[in-house]
Amino acid sequence: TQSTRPQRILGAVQKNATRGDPRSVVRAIDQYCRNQEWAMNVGDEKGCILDSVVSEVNPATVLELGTYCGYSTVRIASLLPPHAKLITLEFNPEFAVIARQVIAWAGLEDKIQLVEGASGDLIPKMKEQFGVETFDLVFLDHWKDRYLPDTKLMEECGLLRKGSVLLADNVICPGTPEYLEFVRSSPRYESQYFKSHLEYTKVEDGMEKSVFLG
Ligand SMILES: Cc1ncnc2c1ncn2[C@@H]1O[C@H](/C=C/CNC(=O)c2cc(-c3ccc(F)cc3)cc(O)c2O)[C@@H](O)[C@H]1O
Ligand SMILES: [Mg+2]
Repeated sequence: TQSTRPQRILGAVQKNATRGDPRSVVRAIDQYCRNQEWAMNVGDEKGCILDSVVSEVNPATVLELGTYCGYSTVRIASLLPPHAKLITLEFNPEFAVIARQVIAWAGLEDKIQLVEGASGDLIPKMKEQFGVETFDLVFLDHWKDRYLPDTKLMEECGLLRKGSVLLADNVICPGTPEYLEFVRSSPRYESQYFKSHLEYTKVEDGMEKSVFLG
């Protein structure tokens, strides 16, 4: 039977990356997706912007919306301080199965909690079910039309504090026009655009970093 793209990405990790070495997992996925078949990971170029924001924020609590195969999950978690926690939400069970194995190969199970379900359903349960107060950093990389509703939902649920940082992938390609308009015009956010390229291509894309002002 035919394998799926996520299964082939996992195969590339198991073949080319060293168990317990998160950066080798990141490198193996980037090499596979650049040389064999494209996939919607944030990738190596935008990944460097992600790394710099994670290092600057040095978050104790991170929320990722949209796990896919776990590339950015592993990339972020590899930079977190010892007791920091990353919660990642994924509603496709097939992708979740692959991501759990990628996370395990990287040896980051203790830092990462992958929760299966839709962000709109899970965000309201964050405090009671996962013991989260607020998130220091949120990485948005799921369905592009969910960025804005989920941001409003996080505000309503008191999951953002003064200084919480939202980092959004794909604000140009595929694009998130409503979200971009909101965070750039709202007095409650201080936004900054990081120009880059769509993963593994020369197409323009970028990430928007928005600090919640409370
Ligand atoms: C509400 C909800 N709750 C939970 N999980 C959710 C969820 N909504 C989606 N998910 C999950 O997250 C991932 C989906 C990511 C969507 N990302 C993109 O569509 C994407 C597309 C491109 C792209 C660019 C140019 C092209 F020509 C083609 C594709 C690049 C990207 O970087 C993308 O991120 C996927 O794993 C999905 O199951
Ligand atoms: Mg993306």
